[in-house]
Amino acid sequence: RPSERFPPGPPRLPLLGSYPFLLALNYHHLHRAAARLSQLYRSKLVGLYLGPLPAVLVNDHETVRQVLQRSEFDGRPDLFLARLRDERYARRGIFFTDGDSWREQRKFFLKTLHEYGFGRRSDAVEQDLVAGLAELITLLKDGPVHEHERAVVDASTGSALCPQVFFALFSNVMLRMLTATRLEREDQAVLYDVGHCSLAFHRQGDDYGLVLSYIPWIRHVLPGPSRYRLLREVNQKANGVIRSLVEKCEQTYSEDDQRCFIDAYIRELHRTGSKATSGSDAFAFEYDQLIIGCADFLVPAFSAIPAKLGLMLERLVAHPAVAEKMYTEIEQYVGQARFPGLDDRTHLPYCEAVVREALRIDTLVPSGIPHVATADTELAGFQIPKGTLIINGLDYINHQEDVFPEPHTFRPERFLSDDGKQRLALEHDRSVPFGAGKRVCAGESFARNALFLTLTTLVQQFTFSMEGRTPDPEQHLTGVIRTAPDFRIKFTAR
Ligand code: HEM
Repeated sequence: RPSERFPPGPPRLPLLGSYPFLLALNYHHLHRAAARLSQLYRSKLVGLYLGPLPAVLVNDHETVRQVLQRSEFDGRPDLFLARLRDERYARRGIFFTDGDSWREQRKFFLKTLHEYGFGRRSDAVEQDLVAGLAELITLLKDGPVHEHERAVVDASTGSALCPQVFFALFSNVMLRMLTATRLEREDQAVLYDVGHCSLAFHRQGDDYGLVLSYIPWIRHVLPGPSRYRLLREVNQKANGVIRSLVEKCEQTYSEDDQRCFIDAYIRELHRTGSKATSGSDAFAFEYDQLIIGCADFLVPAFSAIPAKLGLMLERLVAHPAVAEKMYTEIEQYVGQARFPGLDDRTHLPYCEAVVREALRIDTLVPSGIPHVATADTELAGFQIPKGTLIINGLDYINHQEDVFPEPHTFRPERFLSDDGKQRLALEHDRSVPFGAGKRVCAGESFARNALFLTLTTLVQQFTFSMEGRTPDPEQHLTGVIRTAPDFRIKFTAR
């Protein structure tokens, strides 16, 4: 044990630590293996080793909330899965870095993106989303026109491949903020290409960073089975596209006309003495950081929101009465003459409750993104040495029975007031789909707004049925995020 009062857990084997026990308990879903270990050791906290690193799995609502709020748990482990995203295998970006570099870069990214509408109520961003939705509806109603559209929408049946059909919708909005450019339908092939890469990264990684993160040299021996080859390839492809976007901005850059986020970062590069990379883990403003930082915001827009939307549609197919109740509410307040907008949100409490319940029940990031203790400390009566990985069981706590009665039942009403007035009762929503505290998801508001607008607009316009299989949460895939296996959904115009 790394300390005297370390949480109980399975033994440690050479090289892989306790990883084989997790894989043996549930090879495909490590968060479920973690839940099983909590049961076996009768402890909310389980202590083990991932490769050479001590780790604690936290399966308790109250304790996870503490972890997320306490600054000594704000660190991130140094995972090879994160390093392989960078050309030179450096730790870059926001997701997987920590310390002063992470603080400085997260602040700059969020503050500057905010100016272009990210993370707040912004008419420009809402208009972009609505424009994308109008395109999507035309594509679904009138059929595909371009080759990349034909790959996701079947012209004869009108059914669409999910989540791929949403690859262009949110990424295009992010693209406008990052580069001041929005791509028209005929030019969107590149968005579908990068979408496939992002989804592959999210599906092929695993909750804890893969064995590859703990014994990185395995890539030299088993580049295929360790998933190194594929993950490296998809990241290089996505980074190549981001690099070309940055180059385009550089070619037309003017100090006096800051059109977008990348312009603002280029100005900062000039101000601080423009480096390609410092080659060190304590970095500041540099070109390579711009690339991976942009990837941190584009990749979730490409695949996390589409994946979540796929899971939501799957739930609505399984619960047609919920979709009909949403439709009635939309019909009463918005009608058919216009799309729902963000101003309607307070008047559509049932729709908002559906979004919240869907975020809870199919927790998108089942084990969160690992944190690390940056000092020796205590948690729930256990000793946690500096450097210990902390894995927050977000899926576990979003199904904790004493917090969410009948946790596996899809029941949006749990987030409405008990007085029968159909009022949203935010105090009932104790779910944690986006994390919390200083490490809270940087895209939470953007994702919540985008999901609300998309889901309500789709319900207003279509009814849904699934082709070829029935919705089954048991078949979900767990990678870095949860996804439903690809499925075809038929959108029938109302
Ligand atoms: C439904 C969609 C999404 C869900 C459920 C989600 C959830 C999460 C979670 C659980 C974390 C880890 C929090 C932690 O470390 O404790 C995270 C981190 C993050 N998310 Fe999201 N996310 C979503 C969409 C997005 C989008 C659209 C963006 C950007 C456009 C984004 C950007 C980020 C970033 C940059 C971080 C790292 C924050 C940091 O480490 O400082 N996410 N997200």
